[in-house]
Amino acid sequence: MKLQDSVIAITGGGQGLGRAMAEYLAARGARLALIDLVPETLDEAVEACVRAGGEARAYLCNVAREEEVAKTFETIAHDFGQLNGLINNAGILRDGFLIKARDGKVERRMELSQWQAVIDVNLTGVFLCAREAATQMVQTGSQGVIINISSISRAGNMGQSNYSAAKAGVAALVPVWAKELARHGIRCMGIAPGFIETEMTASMKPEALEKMTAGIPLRRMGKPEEIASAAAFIFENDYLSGRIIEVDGALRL
Ligand SMILES: NC(=O)C1=CN([C@@H]2O[C@H](COP(=O)(O)OP(=O)(O)OC[C@H]3O[C@@H](n4cnc5c(N)ncnc54)[C@H](O)[C@@H]3O)[C@@H](O)[C@H]2O)C=CC1
Ligand SMILES: CC(C)c1ccc(C(=O)O)c(O)c1O
Repeated sequence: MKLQDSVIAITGGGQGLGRAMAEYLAARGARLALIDLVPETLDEAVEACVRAGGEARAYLCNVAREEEVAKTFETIAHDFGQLNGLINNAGILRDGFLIKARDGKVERRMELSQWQAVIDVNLTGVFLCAREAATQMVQTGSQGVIINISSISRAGNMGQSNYSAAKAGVAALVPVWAKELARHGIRCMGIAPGFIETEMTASMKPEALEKMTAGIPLRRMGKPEEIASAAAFIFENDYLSGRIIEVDGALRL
């Protein structure tokens, strides 16, 4: 698929990796539909895409809400007349241990609400957006690509029952959708990032950063553009489907 003039929706497009992917793809001629909860960052991301030389529109939507997602993808298809890509990127963290106990006494447990919040956004949100995007791709006669952003945590990371389960789930959906949607000209791929530089890591103390990077074989965190270039590679290579690309500096949790 050529990026030039392709219409690509990115969830969580207002900041972080979503915005980095949006700017990278905009600079290569893609037309972006940016989906997020936060109007301010969404508008800034749209402006950044336009500065990068592309076209972009903002869509306020909670990916965990079925009706909002359906409406958003209908509007995107109406506004652009086609849909060629979805990057399922929106995600949240609500870390905590399953239980914390000392001297035989359970002091803390992961709350059901803590579990459910992450499953709702990181797993159900991915399902809802993929279903609505695939519907619009078929109905507008568009060839398309769906990319699920998983994580190195899908292998099972301590303190992340909710997040690891969701990220393993979205990785498992990649071959399912690749097989089911191939007949409609839709490919599906995943990207599993390791630790990536973000605003959050930029504000960390140097000692904490050093400790974090010491365990990474390449001895540094990834850059958002390195995730964006993996996404561009997926869009442009028409024989890629059903697989996860790991962009993690060789780290295994
Ligand atoms: N930053 C990292 O090191 C890594 C990130 N990831 C994954 O990459 C993705 C992006 O991560 P970051 O850019 O670091 O996160 P971030 O927190 O900087 O950005 C996430 C964006 O998603 C939006 N969002 C959250 N809930 C939403 C909802 N219900 N509906 C619509 N938008 C929503 C937020 O408003 C925000 O703009 C996530 O799926 C994350 O799990 C995976 C591995 C490593
Ligand atoms: C534990 C993994 C590498 C990780 C780290 C940080 C974030 C984040 O800030 O969003 C993630 O989403 C992760 O998957």
